[in-house]
Amino acid sequence: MKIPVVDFEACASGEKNPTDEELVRLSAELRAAFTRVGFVYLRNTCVTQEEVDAVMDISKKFFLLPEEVKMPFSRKESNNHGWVSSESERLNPHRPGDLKEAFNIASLEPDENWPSEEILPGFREAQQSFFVQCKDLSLQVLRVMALSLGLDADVFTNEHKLIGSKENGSTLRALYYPPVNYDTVKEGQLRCGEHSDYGSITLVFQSREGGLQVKTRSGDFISAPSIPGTVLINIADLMQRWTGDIFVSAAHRVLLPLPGNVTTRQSLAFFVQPDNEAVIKCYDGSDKYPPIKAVDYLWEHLGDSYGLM
Ligand SMILES: O=C(O)CCC(=O)C(=O)O
Ligand SMILES: [Fe+2]
Repeated sequence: MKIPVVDFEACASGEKNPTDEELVRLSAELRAAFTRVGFVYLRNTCVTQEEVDAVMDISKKFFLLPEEVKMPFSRKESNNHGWVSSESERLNPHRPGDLKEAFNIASLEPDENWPSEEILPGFREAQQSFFVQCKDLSLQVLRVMALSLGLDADVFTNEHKLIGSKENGSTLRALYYPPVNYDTVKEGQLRCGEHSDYGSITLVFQSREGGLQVKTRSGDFISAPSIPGTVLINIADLMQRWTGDIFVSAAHRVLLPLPGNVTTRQSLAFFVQPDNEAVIKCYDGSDKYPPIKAVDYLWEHLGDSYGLM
């Protein structure tokens, strides 16, 4: 089984609306991918590879700064924004801390704590403008997803009106996986433990090394390589609940590189979350899952992964 690659150009041009025919094709392709594997690569979206490379470059500059320079920007539990040091998060709570660092952009509001222009010129501007690009793409994808289920196009976007504000938990994360020191690796430790994401959908951009693996419905892990010029999009838990399990929120992970392989790895992930107060229940009226408020689901799981519960 492979993750399908779908051409999104018809919806991404911004100038002309897609024809009915294009929408029918695209929604059928998205539905098939999200039903079978829960992951899809989209090519020809509004996000270019040049932008992705530029944001990865400036993110790496941040991660390579000395610890004491990064420390004042540490993530705060109260708002989820900021730097996360290696091993302080475990996406699989049954494993030791993940061997990765992250910088979370939790909102576009002016009071978030950012490295100044003196520390890292252009960092804030690059992250914020990439956040907006990812938001625009997410809303386009959510519309096609609704159509693919025979729903009004705005059924999902109506519950994602506040992305970028503090009333919505959508978060852009720059991730950096440093070279692995096998002398100090703990038993069972990974670059990123197997987990599913918490929100509605996630956009992922990987550096050329790839390394992400996705669990299929039959229980095997398949590789999700980096395909330049594409974005990888996956279904997350709240969307699986919303669709009564039609779309699958598949587990995924990043293993350690083989001993002796000292390469680094990077990714950018945009976690799309419904508005905090949105109550997510099965769209077809079934009671497969009890209704849950988006913000409650998010914080329960953030608590697990940062070991607060
Ligand atoms: O680094 C990646 O490719 C994916 C990371 C991931 O799955 C996550 O942070 O939820
Ligand atoms: Fe993930």
